[in-house]
Amino acid sequence: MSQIRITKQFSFETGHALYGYDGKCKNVHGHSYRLDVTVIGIPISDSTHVKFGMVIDFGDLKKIVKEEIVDVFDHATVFNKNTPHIELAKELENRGHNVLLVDYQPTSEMMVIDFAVKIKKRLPKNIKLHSLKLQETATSFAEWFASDNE
Ligand SMILES: Nc1nc2c(c(=O)[nH]1)N=C([C@H](O)[C@H](O)COP(=O)(O)OP(=O)(O)OP(=O)(O)O)CN2
Ligand SMILES: [Zn+2]
Repeated sequence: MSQIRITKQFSFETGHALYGYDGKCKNVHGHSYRLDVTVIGIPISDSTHVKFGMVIDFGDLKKIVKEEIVDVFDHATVFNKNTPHIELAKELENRGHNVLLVDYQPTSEMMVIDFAVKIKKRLPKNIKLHSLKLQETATSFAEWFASDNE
């Protein structure tokens, strides 16, 4: 049976600021992120199986990505906790804002690495994460490929 890639698309609104960056993105601002999650596997060949013909039910993939990424990042503001932005983050948190502290600079590159780790942990053994594409603006995106990271 053939190996097949399937992709599910997600979107979420997230704020961030790049501490120490030499451009306008050092300011707190936000993006309508779009995330494409591609997994690879062999479609289930057992005709009595409820998921017959599927690599993974799109609904099951959606649940994993929603719980790990979308529900966590949507309408949150992400700060690198290893920078002085921690003070701003604490102030916002104390005022009831949804703040997410990460241990990396929240660029699209670093976010997509974080997402790959989180999604891989949740996938069934027979399904491999093939790639992720994180679109930050209409013209800017970062991609993670399993084949680049083996
Ligand atoms: N390699 C990276 N460069 C930049 C990142 C990033 O995550 N990785 N992020 C930013 C800013 O957060 C923001 O995304 C601005 O990006 P940019 O594409 O420069 O946005 P513009 O609106 O200026 O893009 P145009 O479509 O060209 O107007 C900065 N760099
Ligand atoms: Zn940005």
